[in-house]
Amino acid sequence: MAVAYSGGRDSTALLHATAMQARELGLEVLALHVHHGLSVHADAWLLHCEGQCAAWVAQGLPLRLQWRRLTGQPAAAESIEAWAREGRYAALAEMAREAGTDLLLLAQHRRDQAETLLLQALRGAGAAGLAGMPAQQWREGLCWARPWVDQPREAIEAYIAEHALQHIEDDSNSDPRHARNRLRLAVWPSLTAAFPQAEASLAQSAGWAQQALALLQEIADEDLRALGEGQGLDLLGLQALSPARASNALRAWLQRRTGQIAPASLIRRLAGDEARAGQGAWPCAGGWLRLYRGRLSWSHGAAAPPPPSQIVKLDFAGMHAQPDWGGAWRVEPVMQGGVAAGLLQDLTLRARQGGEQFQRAPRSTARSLKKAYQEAGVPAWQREGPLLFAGERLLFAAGLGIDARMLAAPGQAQFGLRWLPDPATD
Ligand SMILES: Nc1ncnc2c1ncn2[C@@H]1O[C@H](COP(=O)(O)OP(=O)(O)OP(=O)(O)O)[C@@H](O)[C@H]1O
Repeated sequence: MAVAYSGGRDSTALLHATAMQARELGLEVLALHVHHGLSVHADAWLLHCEGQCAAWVAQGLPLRLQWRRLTGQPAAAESIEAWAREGRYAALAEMAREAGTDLLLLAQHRRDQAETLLLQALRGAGAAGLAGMPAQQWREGLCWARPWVDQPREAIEAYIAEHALQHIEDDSNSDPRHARNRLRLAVWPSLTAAFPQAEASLAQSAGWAQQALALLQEIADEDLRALGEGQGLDLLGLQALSPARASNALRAWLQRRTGQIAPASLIRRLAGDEARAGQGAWPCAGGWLRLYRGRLSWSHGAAAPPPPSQIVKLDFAGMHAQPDWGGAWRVEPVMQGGVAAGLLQDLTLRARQGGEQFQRAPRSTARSLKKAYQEAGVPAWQREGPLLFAGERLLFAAGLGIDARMLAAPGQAQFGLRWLPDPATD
């Protein structure tokens, strides 16, 4: 088993207590320290941990210290604390795995739990945030356990005093830029003066929220199974659920697919009316969420989806830029082979979805757009251009031109229409 050992008061007490127990049981404890490379004191902290562990070993405690230094630095938009936390958890997991242990103890206690709940509530968190830190949690084959999460902080202080243990004081714990420190320094003393039971009560609330969260996950599992999660999520089926249940299922689905918590605004859009059209695309968690034929899927990566459908008006001559498609329309009066001006007033522009029909010549028959492209020998990259619809009828397909069924009669006032994928060179 391993203990995450910062050298601070709490993990010093936990490491000592664990090693004392391990000695009784004939086990060895691995102390894991992460050097974040952030504080000017970080080298001194590592030295302290090494010295402390060596002293305990000399006293006959069965332990061994391993440490790792984080490399790299936070991305421009990332907070230092979030970067350090993620790096720390990754380094701890890696060291534990390398040592062949699947149990890692963390030293958070009941006050930490109460603070976490308050901080989450102040950020407007839902059940997942209000549940605080679980007493134990399996992640990727490793059990992260917080054996003291129900213990008051005073019990740890008493343990430190009883065994006269030395520990470091992290100077960043008094930096008021961190929300947790502001809470500890400015709010906690008056809160507990007015409500002496605050720590216990808040920790108890976190416990209830954990139970509520477990229930929400069970309901999401059930709903997602029914909505055919594997083949893309059936959005209409989802919208038929009660609003709370739909949003719960959607949040769970997005988190499982993307590994991230989805923003509330996205949940509202997807669970609400905006997504009823049956198609659309939204950037999400470094990839794209696509709604196609009523099913929602998420794919990783930056491949841009086609722009959403829109209304365009092409009933006068000239170049009409279409920047979201990277091209332009050229509209010009012609004697034949054009479209009646009236039809160009109110067009819907959208990407291919599959299933469209297209007729290439007046005396041929309409067939699938895919076949029409094949027959005309249009290369694949030219098939990705926009389609224009007059109502439900396909009027124009990039790479092919005007659908023969939409051509104006000779002699009628009409406009020729061309799609220029790269107008600058045309
Ligand atoms: N640099 C580190 N190396 C190894 N483990 C760490 C490190 N920092 C934190 N931990 C682990 O994560 C737990 C929570 O970290 P946090 O910084 O919130 O704790 P803390 O209240 O300052 O605890 P401590 O008094 O042990 O530093 C610690 O109790 C410890 O088990």
